[in-house]
Amino acid sequence: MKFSANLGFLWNDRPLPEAIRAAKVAGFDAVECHWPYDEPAEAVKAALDETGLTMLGLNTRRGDVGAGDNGLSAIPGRKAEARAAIDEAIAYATAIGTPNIHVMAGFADRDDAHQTFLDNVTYACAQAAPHGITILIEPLNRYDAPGYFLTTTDQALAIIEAVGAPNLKLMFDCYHVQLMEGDLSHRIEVLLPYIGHIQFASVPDRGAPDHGEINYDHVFEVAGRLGYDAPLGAEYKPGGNTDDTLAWMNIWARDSV
Ligand SMILES: O=C(O)C(=O)[C@H](O)CO
Ligand SMILES: [Mg+2]
Repeated sequence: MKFSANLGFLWNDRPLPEAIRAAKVAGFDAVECHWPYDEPAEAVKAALDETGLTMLGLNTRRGDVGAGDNGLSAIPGRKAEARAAIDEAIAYATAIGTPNIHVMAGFADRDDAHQTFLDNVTYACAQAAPHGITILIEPLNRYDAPGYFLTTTDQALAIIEAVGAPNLKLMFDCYHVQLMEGDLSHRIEVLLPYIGHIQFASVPDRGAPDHGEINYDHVFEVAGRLGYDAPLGAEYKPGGNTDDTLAWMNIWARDSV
């Protein structure tokens, strides 16, 4: 299996270029991040070029985090901000060669949130397509993000089908899907044509994937058997020194599954 280090959580105690270098030393095949915007794109690009790693994905800015925002694209009345965040993400991704952008929906429960999200995701797909960028949407679980607009893979699938853009895919985060739906093997198989990226962490503590209620031996074997060969995103909270949490990489070392 190939693995991508999510630098939103792994080595997030250091500047992004240093985290990229640490991921390379640890043996990751790729990296991904959450919100890289405080770091000049040139410095990130230089670290990626130096290590030969690709930054597989980044997120749109969340909005006013201090006021509780966790994304903007499903919030009625904030279209201009949402689209500015999408434009910013596309510009940053283009500058560093990132192929995927996760458009964050935000907290919204009004009736018009669905149409707002459809409109903004449609906009994102149209703007991203000329750059060869795929837009990802990700259901988040109700415990960590209560009130988040997008919570299930069925809801995401309906949105993907309604938008109908070839560059719109599902971010399948095993951690969130397990908490909301379970049935991971079946869900991966059924949703495979729609999946743009897979992430993982233990459940329920969102730690390294070597403990908890998900058997990743099995989940990774299912993904591999179905022909999924892109790097799987390690998006877990190390709860200390990241380098001390990487024993799992030896368990599922390259080509061992
Ligand atoms: O929370 C997650 O699982 C994510 O992947 C988002 O990118 C960060 O909120
Ligand atoms: Mg995730």
